[in-house]
Amino acid sequence: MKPVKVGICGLGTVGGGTFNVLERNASEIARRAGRPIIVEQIATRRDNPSCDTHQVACTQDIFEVVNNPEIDIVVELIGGYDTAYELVMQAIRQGKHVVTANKALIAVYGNEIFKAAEEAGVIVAFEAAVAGGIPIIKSIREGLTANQINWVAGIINGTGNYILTNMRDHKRDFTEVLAEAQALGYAEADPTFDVEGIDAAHKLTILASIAFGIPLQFDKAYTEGIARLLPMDIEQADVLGYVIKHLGITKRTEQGLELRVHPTLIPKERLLANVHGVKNAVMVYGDAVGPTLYYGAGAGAEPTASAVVADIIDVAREMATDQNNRVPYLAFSEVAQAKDMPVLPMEAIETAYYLRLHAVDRPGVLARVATILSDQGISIEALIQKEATEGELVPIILMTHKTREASMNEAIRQLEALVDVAGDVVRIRVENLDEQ
Ligand SMILES: NC(=O)C1=CN([C@@H]2O[C@H](COP(=O)(O)OP(=O)(O)OC[C@H]3O[C@@H](n4cnc5c(N)ncnc54)[C@H](O)[C@@H]3O)[C@@H](O)[C@H]2O)C=CC1
Ligand SMILES: N[C@@H](CC=O)C(=O)O
Ligand code: NA
Repeated sequence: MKPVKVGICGLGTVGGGTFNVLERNASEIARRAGRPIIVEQIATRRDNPSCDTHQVACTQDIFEVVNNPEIDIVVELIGGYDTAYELVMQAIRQGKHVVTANKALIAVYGNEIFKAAEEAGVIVAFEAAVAGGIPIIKSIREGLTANQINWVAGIINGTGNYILTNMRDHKRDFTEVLAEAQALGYAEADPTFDVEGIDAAHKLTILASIAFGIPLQFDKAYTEGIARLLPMDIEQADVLGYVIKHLGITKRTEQGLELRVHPTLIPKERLLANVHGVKNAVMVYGDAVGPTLYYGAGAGAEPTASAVVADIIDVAREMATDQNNRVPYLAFSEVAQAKDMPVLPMEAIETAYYLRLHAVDRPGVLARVATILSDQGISIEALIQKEATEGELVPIILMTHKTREASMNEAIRQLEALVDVAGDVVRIRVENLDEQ
């Protein structure tokens, strides 16, 4: 059968991994795809020393790949929004199929991109965009289609999990571990996307869309990163029987959908609490199947390439099929999407909380703190008062029962206004993930 010809745009971490996997496993891939898949052209600004590309036509101009009439599939691995958007839209207009690992692009411009792709009759595949090598898009979009999905919760940023694991287990410094994650090729070009939760919010936006059949709505995701966590929080969580993980959570409630990314205390015995390093894990709860868990490498050259190449093979298998019989890009066709399912504001969610505050060590402080919480209907589950460390200030750690975020906001406002309390009150949400 005629080979399928691929053009790779961007030969960095993922582009290099993709090229190497396509080359190394060429014969196995051809057996799976039913025909050979060959790299026809590569657009790169610089050589990738891990790739031997001397038998492939190379250019510096990504748009040469898009305009190359020989190429069937454009593989977008340059990252970012603007040029990547132009590249993908131009490829679609040229009638080429697209494979991308770019979650920022899909989360922000996906509705538009899929509409254009549908009109042009081409496939846009993006498995590598969420949780790297874990086939989570395919699992939800195809494996769980019988279910009403109740919630999805996951560790979906490898860099963040790598940092938290090293801070907890090896007491290493945040900045040093981030630099290591960058050197290993895990981090985004702008690593604030990793540490501020933006990358996880891009991925969660995509997961929510395919799980619940809603349009992509990145602007509605609540996003909080790990940069403000202190080693003390990690230690105190441990004393209380928890691990802090950076989670993306999207949940169906009677009022609407929760869509939130933030550091989270999880009981130590839960599966997600035991996912370490660059590994990701996504738990999906379907009404028929119950809880299911997907685990694997969330970043890195070949793990991510595994997903990119799987998409290329899928496109090679499907490109000759009638487009009306293809699986919808976001699991539900555009007309079947629930456009009126609201994404809830953060004030409306309910969780338990870990609070850390620093107070002056004098009589009555704890009583004043307890009164503020109880006035907001918040009950305390555990309290630790540490020894004074900074002059007269005493760190106080509190665990609360479940309460509405709006009540907690008001309690924190009043706590911070107390003369006894210095600086900001730190809050970390607590999830039991009790598999219901
Ligand atoms: N690194 C990882 O583990 C993962 C990355 N991704 C996504 O994959 C994409 C690529 O990421 P990485 O490979 O890590 O980035 P990278 O920075 O290692 O590679 C990107 C390459 O594209 C090249 N490039 C950028 N603009 C270009 C242009 N206009 N013309 C020609 N070349 C251009 C850069 O020079 C660089 O070599 C991003 O969207 C990222 O979010 C997704 C999953 C995992
Ligand atoms: N920077 C991302 C790369 C994969 O998506 C991460 O660390 O998870
Ligand atoms: Na994936």
